[in-house]
Parts: sequence; structure tokens; C-alpha cells
Amino acid sequence: MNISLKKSSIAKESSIKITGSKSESNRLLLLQALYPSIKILNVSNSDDSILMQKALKSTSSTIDIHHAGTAMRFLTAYFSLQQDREVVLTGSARMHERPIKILVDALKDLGADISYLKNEGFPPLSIQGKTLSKYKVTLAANVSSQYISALLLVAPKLEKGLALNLEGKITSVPYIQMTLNLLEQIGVETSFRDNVIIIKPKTHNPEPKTLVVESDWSSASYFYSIVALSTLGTKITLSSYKKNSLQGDAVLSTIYKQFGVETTYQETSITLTKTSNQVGDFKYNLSNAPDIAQTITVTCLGLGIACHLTGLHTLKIKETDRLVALKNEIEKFGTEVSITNNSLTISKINPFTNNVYVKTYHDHRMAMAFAPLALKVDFNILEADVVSKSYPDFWNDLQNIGFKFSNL
Ligand SMILES: O=C(O)C1=C[C@@H](OP(=O)(O)O)[C@@H](O)[C@H](O)C1
Ligand SMILES: C=C(OP(=O)(O)O)C(=O)O
Repeated sequence: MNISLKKSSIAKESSIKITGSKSESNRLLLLQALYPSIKILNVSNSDDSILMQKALKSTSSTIDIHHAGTAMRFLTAYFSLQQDREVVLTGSARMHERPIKILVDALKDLGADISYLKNEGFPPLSIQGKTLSKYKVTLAANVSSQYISALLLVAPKLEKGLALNLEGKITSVPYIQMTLNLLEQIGVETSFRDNVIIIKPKTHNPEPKTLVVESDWSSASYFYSIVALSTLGTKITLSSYKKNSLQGDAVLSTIYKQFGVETTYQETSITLTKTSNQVGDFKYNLSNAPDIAQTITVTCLGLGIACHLTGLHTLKIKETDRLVALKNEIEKFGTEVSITNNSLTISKINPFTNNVYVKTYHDHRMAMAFAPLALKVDFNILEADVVSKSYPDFWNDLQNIGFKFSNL
């Protein structure tokens, strides 16, 4: 689906219900497979969470998780300890380029039997499930926190639990804390001091327990961007959110103050209000919240302000190389972008070129991050249906608040 967006303005007040966090859902689905007494409410309706659910129920010998990175990493750990079962875990062409060696080496150190079916260090993998007898392992923590969360999620099912030694600067830390918090909620004992994480074993099911997933903050980012680019007084209410979030992307409420957006918290919802047009240049280290880098860059472009984002070293190995994708697509609008391996800088915004065609590179966040620009300029988005990876209702929700677009 390719779409043409016509310069739109949105309703002064609107409200949207977003489904559960993809990250929390994928963790809880895996924990539910290990401890069936857990019940989950407000599970994400994202493609990635549906794929995770199907993979955990599947009895097939080959499991294809398409573009779902967390599912790939979490399931590698899960199938490593499913005794007497051999599984081939594969994914999309891009998944075959997303590195997994750090996790596979750590699992092998614990005793797992995993082999590469194509290129060393990358999916597809063949996994022969078995009992893992060791409990101490060291791994590099500066590439992806998903490797760490994968090990932590299965750790309470290991005979002696897990002692994980993290080397290097730990990246995407809130995602590790989210994993530990969810483990604690089901009664697993954990500790995280300096660079060592300890997980105690838990063989028995916890008391029947219902966990309610908070809605997805990364999805909320697009509405922060929309409000930032709207006229003073514009309000959008989003549910179901809370103040004490497990999601690192909840830092949006602090960041977007600098773009003139105030957040007020109700019992189960947040209201975003455009309260100021006074915005200055923006500098921020996003190593704790990499998934909102694209949203923020496009907000700065729409507001006409310079930006310098750092801590972006994980962006090159996501659904696409997000640094290159952002540079390519923003430059089509007439503004220069410079990138390094871990940063992105825009020094000066030029007047917009009209009717640009934005490519999405099989990356949901490219489509969603650019959409708010329709408040400023007419343009087109190619393969706009990529949004379903994390937010299948995105285009419907945008239409409901006043965005105008049609199929190309
Ligand atoms: O654990 C998770 O749920 C995630 C961790 C982050 O990945 P990295 O740790 O690779 O940055 C994030 O980008 C991804 O969307 C979800
Ligand atoms: C990076 C992402 O997902 P994953 O790594 O799970 O594919 C994302 O949703 O932005």
C-alpha cells in the first residue's frame, strides 16, 4: 500500500486507545509459556506479538518469525531449553542480517546445542533443545539488550538459575529493567548490581496471577510528534497509560516538554497538550530509548529546529539501518543530515520540497515517524502497511483524528 498524504490539520481534541506494549507482551507471552498460571490482559495486537504467540504454540519443526527481532532473540533462548525438541528458527531476509552471535555464544557456554544454517553469527538457526547445566556466563552488553533479556527470561527455569556478567557499556538499560521487573512480578528473585545480574531458579508455577500490560509508549511517540506540530491548544488523550511505566520510552513526556507539549496523567490515560511554540535546538542521548529516535528527528524537522542525537549505535542493526534510512529520506525534503555510527545531526532546516516519496525499508517506524509531517507538507509514503509490525491500527487512528490520505 502506497499512500498520498494531503496537508492536514487535526481535531482540537481527540482520544485514542492503543494496545499493550510490544516489549512487555513478548516477555509475558514467553513467561506464560514457562509458567502457565499467568494470565495477561491488554496484549499487543502487533504482528510481532501475534508471531510470538503462534511460535510458542507451534508444534512445527520450522518457525518463521519474519521481522520480529525480540521474538527471534527470546525464542532462541526458549527453544534451547525445550528438551527433546529440534527447531529451525528463521525469519525475513533482514532477520538473516541481524546479528545473534553474542546470544548464541552465551547459550552455548551454558550448554546449549545451536548451529547456524547459513552465515555464522546470523539466523536461521537450528536448535536442539536440552537441559542446560551451567549457570555462569559473560556477554557483551553494548550491542543489544535483547540478548540479555532473552537469557534472563529463561533463567529461572535453569537448574541453578543464572549469574550474568555484563561486559562493556550496557545499552538500552530500561528494557533490561523491564525484564527484571516482570520476573519479580511473577515471584522470581533477581538482583542487578554493577554489571552482574543474578536470577534465582523458580521451578513451580506462581499463584494464578493476572498481569495487565500498559499500552505501548513507542506507539504513543507518533502522537507526541503530531501534537508538537499542531496549533496551540491541540489535545490528544491516549489510553491506557500510567505514571510509573516499565517502558523507557515513557521519557517522551519529559523530552516533548522541550517541543511545547505538556503531559497530564489521569488514572488510566494521558493527555498531550500543545502549550508553547517556543522551541530551541535539541540535543539528547537516546541510548536508553532507541526506538523513538526516528520520531524525534522528524519532529525537529517539522518544527524547523536543529538537532543532535547521540547514543544511536543500535540503530544500524534494527529493521533497517535506521541512520542511513533517516538521512536518505529527510534529504529528499531538502534538508541535509549528517550521521556517524552512533549519532545524527541536522544543523539547519531548509524549506520543504513538496510531494516527496518516502521509502520505508520494511521498517514500521519509518512510516509512522514521517506521518506527522503531513501537518506541514503534502508527501507520499511507500509501503505504508509496514506499520502492522507494531501498530496495525495506526492509519485508522490517524484518519479518525483528521489526517487526509488516499491510496496511490
Ligand atoms: O527488549 C526489547 O523489547 C527491545 C529492546 C530494544 O532493542 P536493543 O536492546 O537492541 O536496542 C528495542 O530497540 C526493541 O524495539 C525492543
Ligand atoms: C527494533 C524494534 O523491534 P525488534 O528489534 O523487536 O525487531 C522496534 O520495534 O523498533
